[in-house]
Amino acid sequence: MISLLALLLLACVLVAGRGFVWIVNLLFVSPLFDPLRKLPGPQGPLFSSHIKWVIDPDLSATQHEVWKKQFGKTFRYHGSGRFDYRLMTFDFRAVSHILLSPIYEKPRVTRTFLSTMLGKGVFTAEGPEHTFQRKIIGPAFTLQSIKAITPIFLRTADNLRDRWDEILAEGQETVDVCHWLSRATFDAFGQACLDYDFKAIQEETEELYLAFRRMFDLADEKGILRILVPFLDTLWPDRIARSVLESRRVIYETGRKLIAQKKADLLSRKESSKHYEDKDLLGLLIQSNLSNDPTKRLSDTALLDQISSFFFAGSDTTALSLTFCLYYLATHSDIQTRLRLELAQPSVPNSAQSSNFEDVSYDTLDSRPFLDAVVKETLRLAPPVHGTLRTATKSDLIPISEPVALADGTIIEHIKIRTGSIIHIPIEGLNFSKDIWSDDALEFRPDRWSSLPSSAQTPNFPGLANLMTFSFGSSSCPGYRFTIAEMKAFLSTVIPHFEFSLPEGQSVGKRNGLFTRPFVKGKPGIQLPLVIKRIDEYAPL
Ligand code: HEM
Repeated sequence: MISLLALLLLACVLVAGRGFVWIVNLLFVSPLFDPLRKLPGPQGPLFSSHIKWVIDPDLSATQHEVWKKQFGKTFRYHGSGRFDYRLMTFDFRAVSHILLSPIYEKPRVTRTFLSTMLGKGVFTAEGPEHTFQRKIIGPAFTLQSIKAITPIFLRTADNLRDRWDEILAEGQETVDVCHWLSRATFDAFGQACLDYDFKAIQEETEELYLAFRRMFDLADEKGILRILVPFLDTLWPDRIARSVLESRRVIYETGRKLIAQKKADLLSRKESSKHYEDKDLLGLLIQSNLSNDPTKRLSDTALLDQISSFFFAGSDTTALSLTFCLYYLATHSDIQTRLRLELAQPSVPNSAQSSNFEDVSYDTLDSRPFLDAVVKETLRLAPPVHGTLRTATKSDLIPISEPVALADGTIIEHIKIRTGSIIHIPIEGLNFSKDIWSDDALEFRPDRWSSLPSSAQTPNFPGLANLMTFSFGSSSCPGYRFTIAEMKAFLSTVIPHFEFSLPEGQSVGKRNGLFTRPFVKGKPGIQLPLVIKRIDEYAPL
């Protein structure tokens, strides 16, 4: 009996001892050998974290500029504490190296968190699996495919315009555009990618829509402890974890029916035409699901996980961009009027060869330079993804364009990084950088797009569509053309029809969860109420 007790005691001492050694190593020993330690950066006590300063949109813009002045374009900050050095860089040479090199992956904690919600899709895959998935979905995002779905965006925008007309006719003057645009982009996404109409603009009752909505709203509420320690959700599921599981059950059940229907449809169309090729997202995923080659085959579950990942990535992001766009137009009435005037002009499609309706509607939207400038300026000034993280899977030397002086005075021309270190790519910070965009970088000025400084043009600027908003490299956003076309379709439908302004005394801020969303200062929740007035002389495209 005594010996059993002694053994138990010994086990406890050993476990506690191991834990103690682990903590001492984490807090004191390991940081001593971290090459980032010597890099310039903000200081603080052992448990001081700078995370708030780098992710809160109300603070980050100013803080980034202060640190850049103090430490240069590449520096380190404290993640969870002084023991957790993170690299932040505004140097495109370093950013390009990190985003283009296979050494750097999304951190495991990010991938695990996303996979509890979305399953195993393109967001959580890395290496050859990721390359395989990107290859399957690629054809859904070519210019030709986006042209083919542009009429869907225009039709959905018409539905939203009609619905807002009804609301105004009932006497309502202020509309939460954030909520309505989220409903509308869900509808557009459902039809463009799944050939499925959620009818969310009409009413929010559809089962699959509600399941996605609930899941994404809850993801924003998830506490940091459960993100860092994901097995807590299995051991002791809280309200959020239970609700995510329930939503995923509905998505799988309803999604399976949708897939079965689309599969039958695809097979019968294939039988009638040897050359039949389905280029919409669900069609491409199903073709892979039906492949005879096991190395190219996606299982039913993997297919549903991909769909969840795309909904997550593509629906609310575009809604938020449109929301912020209406906000900027509401607060810059001169720009709103100019855009309306451009949209009232008869359009001259770019492409002389446009032969079908899809091409014409896309080319019409694309032939409006001020519309293009307004969309891009919004995407620059309000990127829904505030920043992204990468982790080094091997030690590496990151090239930089300007030498950096270490704390001991040594000048370095490469940043040494060890396995497991976290790198923060400040998407918003790069979009706001005065050295790239000039001194008025924080102003909404669409005219800058007609004469961009050379620092914002390729080859100096590597981001997709001349923005960091969609990132670049192997994990960059495949949906950037989709978003730009959808934003143009909505703006060209609602701007000629309605005038937008900010309600008296309302002040709007940005809040960061998974995405950057608007809120009204002093009021709870995510929202952007705007006063909408009908313009009776409607100028069609
Ligand atoms: C304003 C709209 C959007 C923004 C700002 C945006 C931004 C981004 C960014 C920054 C990434 C890279 C994330 C990282 O490297 O950590 C990304 C990835 C992704 N985006 Fe978008 N996105 C938008 C719209 C869309 C749309 C419309 C779709 C699909 C229809 C889409 C699908 C994806 C997917 C699947 C990925 C993952 C790519 C990968 O890991 O290989 N996004 N997006």
